[in-house]
Amino acid sequence: MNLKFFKYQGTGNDFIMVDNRKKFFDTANTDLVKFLCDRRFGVGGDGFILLEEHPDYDFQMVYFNSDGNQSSMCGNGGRCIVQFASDMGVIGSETSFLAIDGPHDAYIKDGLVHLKMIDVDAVEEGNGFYFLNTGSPHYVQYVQKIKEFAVYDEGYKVRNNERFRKEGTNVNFIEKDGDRLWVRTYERGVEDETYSCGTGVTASALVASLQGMKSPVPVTTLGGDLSISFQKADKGYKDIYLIGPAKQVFEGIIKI
Ligand SMILES: N[C@@H](CCC[C@H](N)C(=O)O)C(=O)O
Repeated sequence: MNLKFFKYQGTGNDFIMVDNRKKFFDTANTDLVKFLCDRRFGVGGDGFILLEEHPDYDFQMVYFNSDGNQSSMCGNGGRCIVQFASDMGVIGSETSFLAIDGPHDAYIKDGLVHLKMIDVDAVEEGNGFYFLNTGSPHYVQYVQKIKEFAVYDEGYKVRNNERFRKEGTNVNFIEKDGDRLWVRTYERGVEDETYSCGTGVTASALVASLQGMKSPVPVTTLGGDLSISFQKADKGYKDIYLIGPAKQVFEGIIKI
């Protein structure tokens, strides 16, 4: 069978996108998703995303990590599917769609996708780290000399330690750089550092706000710049937006 796909990237976090409104794709086929995400034998991507119909929303996002498994929310993938839906004419420049963590509002303005994230009620403060859920679980730790930091080695250790081994976590290392925040992320389900992680950047900006960074927090990742705006709520944070570019890279057909 020939599978028509589109490839998108959001600050270098890259995704294979498939229009599954006709429900032809077998979501239980882990091996197929893993093959498609393989950078040598398949198309290549940090994740795989299906756009599906939903009776109450403009569309539904179904997200898989590159290991082939469905996972929790992907912020950059969310921005990319909004751009994909707009490119396909499914939506205009505004939308409300459903993802695994619930409904998301989003809009495209001046070439940037603004994606509303779930409210964050709590930020756990551990011994030298923070832990919070922005749609996906995120460990956040301040480091020095982030550009030279061993993100894979240190991220692997945290992700596989006794606390996180079973459920897994994404692991973010952050450093303040003037007015900006640098963020590098080891991603669960990719099991490697990616160029950017939207839910991770969001978690990192909220942690940085605890040390006084004000909304909107400008963030730099290996794959480019993002911005996170938010408001403090009685408990935690609300009106959180992840803002940045999302681009179609190419479209193609792969034999499966
Ligand atoms: N790249 C993502 C995060 C995707 C989910 C993550 N790998 C997990 O399993 O938690 C993002 O942009 O948020």
